[in-house]
Amino acid sequence: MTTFLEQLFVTGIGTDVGKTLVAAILTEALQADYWKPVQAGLTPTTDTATVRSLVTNPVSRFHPEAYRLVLPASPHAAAAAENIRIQPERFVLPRTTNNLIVEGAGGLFVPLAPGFLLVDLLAQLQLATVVVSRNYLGSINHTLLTLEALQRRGLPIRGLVFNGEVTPATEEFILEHSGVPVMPRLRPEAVTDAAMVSRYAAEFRAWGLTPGSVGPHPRPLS
Ligand SMILES: Nc1ncnc2c1ncn2[C@@H]1O[C@H](COP(=O)(O)OP(=O)(O)OP(=O)(O)O)[C@@H](O)[C@H]1O
Ligand SMILES: C[C@H](N)[C@H](N)CCCCCC(=O)O
Ligand SMILES: [Mg+2]
Repeated sequence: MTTFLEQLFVTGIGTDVGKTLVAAILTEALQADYWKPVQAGLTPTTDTATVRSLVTNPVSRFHPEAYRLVLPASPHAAAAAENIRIQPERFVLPRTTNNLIVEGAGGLFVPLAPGFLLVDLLAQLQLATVVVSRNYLGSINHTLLTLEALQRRGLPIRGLVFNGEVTPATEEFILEHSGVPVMPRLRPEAVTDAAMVSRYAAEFRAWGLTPGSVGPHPRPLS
């Protein structure tokens, strides 16, 4: 048994599904660093600023985005609007010896540059994924498509996080069909603040995500 770093890429079944909230919870649970490689939309705030405001441990560091794009749109379009061409080689993991949470933009097939989707960035970075599935009518299909896209590419899935009202028929089908591990769920919260993040972080630590994780490495490393 050895200790290992948890370096995880938070993706989801689309935009606005709760990736930033889950990323904040994971960052707090693991006392991890946080990195958002591509931020599209700078006002009223950025995901990095949101996570920073929700995390209270003294260890986490927040790494600068590789691209900060003004337009709250698909990154390829937001970049084009500023005559910027997103270059895959500029995506290099921040140098850290800490656990690390990386947050994507939108879902897996969001375009970053011609011929380069978010899932290609994920493959390039070689991180295990956490997939956020927000509950809405249509989320079964979006979740299974997302999980299959990861599985077909051999990209390891650390866990699936359901976000929203508990819907057993939806969740049981997704878990049975995909066979992926399930992490603690998020319920609809009236207030999303640092105290809420801290409560959920304790649940994720109890699940097995701890700052000094010990055990066989959770993902195959070549
Ligand atoms: N369980 C929940 N309870 C209450 N509010 C939630 C919950 N999950 C997400 N939200 C809210 O929904 C909104 C969208 O969530 P979030 O910003 O985390 O989405 P995202 O997937 O990170 O989107 P993006 O693709 O822009 O990064 C936010 O205002 C967030 O606070
Ligand atoms: C601006 C938004 N909040 C995200 N950062 C980017 C979402 C891109 C979605 C593109 C799409 O799937 O159509
Ligand atoms: Mg986000």
